[in-house]
Amino acid sequence: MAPVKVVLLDIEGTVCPISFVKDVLFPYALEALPGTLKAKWDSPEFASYRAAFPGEHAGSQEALAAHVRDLMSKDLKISYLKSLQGYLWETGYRNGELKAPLFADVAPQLARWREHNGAKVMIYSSGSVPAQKLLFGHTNGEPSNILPWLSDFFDTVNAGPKQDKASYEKIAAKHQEYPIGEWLFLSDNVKEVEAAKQAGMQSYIVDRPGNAELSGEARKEHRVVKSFEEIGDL
Ligand SMILES: CSCCC(=O)C(=O)COP(=O)(O)O
Ligand SMILES: [Mg+2]
Repeated sequence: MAPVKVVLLDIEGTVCPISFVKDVLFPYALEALPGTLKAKWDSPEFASYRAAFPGEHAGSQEALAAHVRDLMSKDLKISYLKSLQGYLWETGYRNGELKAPLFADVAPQLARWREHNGAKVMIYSSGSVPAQKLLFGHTNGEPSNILPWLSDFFDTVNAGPKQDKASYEKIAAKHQEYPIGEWLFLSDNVKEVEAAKQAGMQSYIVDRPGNAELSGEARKEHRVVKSFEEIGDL
């Protein structure tokens, strides 16, 4: 196995519980939605979010809100929805109502990988890059803002779908100083792990409390860790 020079991290189910996204972030976005649409509908600041929605859903505030509710009830990872969610969460993070509960091993291990092992840490999530930056800028740890520890951010807009091999190739190609075999991708999602491996990355499944049950086949096929501490030094 080649040494690991870049750790690429998924977010939901890997660095923080799925319940934070489903039970805290999503309800916050749905609550903020009608007021935000009313206040910002015609503002230049909101224009790009509205324009990104398909025309048939962007004609009125009611149509857009109904579409957002429908997509979120199905937890669809569509770029224009993820981008709007980030916009809706911004006030909550900035006023202290939202704080990302990172699993206890995450921040200490990221610090160790960076400072002791000289590795870069990067993020690849279905959540938009602005939403990722809000989350890592407002965690429940000390320091709360760990953005300075992160070297790059990828989402479905700048990299592509997380279950596509080509997305991992694209991410690695942006940092050609690190051969793809020296990347380690950590995710709760088996299909994402498989895509990363097909691209040539090393990749493990992260099995956190509250994640979907892993099949016996997935456990046989891939390394599964419950905590970043299990990975230890790179
Ligand atoms: C960083 S935004 C909050 C999480 C989110 O909306 C999401 O879709 C996370 O998906 P992931 O790819 O990190 O499992
Ligand atoms: Mg995930």
